[in-house]
Amino acid sequence: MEKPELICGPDLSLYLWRDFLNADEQQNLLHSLRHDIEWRIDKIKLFGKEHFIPRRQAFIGDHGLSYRYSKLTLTADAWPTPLDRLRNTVSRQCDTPFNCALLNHYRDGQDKMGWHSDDEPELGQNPAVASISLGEARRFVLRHKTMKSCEKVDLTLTSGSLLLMAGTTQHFWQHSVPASKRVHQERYNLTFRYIR
Ligand SMILES: O=C(O)CCC(=O)C(=O)O
Ligand SMILES: [Fe+2]
Repeated sequence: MEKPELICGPDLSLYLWRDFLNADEQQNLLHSLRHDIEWRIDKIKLFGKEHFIPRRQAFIGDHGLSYRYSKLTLTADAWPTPLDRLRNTVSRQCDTPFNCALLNHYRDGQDKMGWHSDDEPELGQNPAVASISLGEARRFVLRHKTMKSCEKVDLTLTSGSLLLMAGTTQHFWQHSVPASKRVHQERYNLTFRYIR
């Protein structure tokens, strides 16, 4: 496997493998994501008002795991075999275990994810979060939470890429997937995590 690109900044450590999955692997995973996953459109409460989240999502993991995410409690669905295999190759590449994955489906450029950190307490301090992207390329933007003078990091995550967010990244930085008028195709993203 190629060496990753390192993207560093104050309190930030990212590792990016742009061509982690070949075309066949991407096709097999897309097939599984389209056929084996029960996608949900969850509602969340923001400032007292209920909204549908602007994407579809699912949560898969080892038996019995659950995850609190934006005030929702998600119980893990079982791993479809191709995604369990992917979990293992991602674990090996990142040299860290993962027992669950949050899956996001951005149907087109209007679907998005707002600013947040993957800093739920059950992930522990300085969690490693590994992100696989499939389908249309989307921008993935990071900003420091407190150092306003610190420049944003603006990446494009292409199909088949693996991004590892490590070290203190989740503690000090937020990330987002902005909407884009130019994007008309779908994208899937899987973030592998380890819940204690
Ligand atoms: O879609 C992405 O690239 C990011 C997903 C994400 O931030 C998350 O699942 O917490
Ligand atoms: Fe995230």
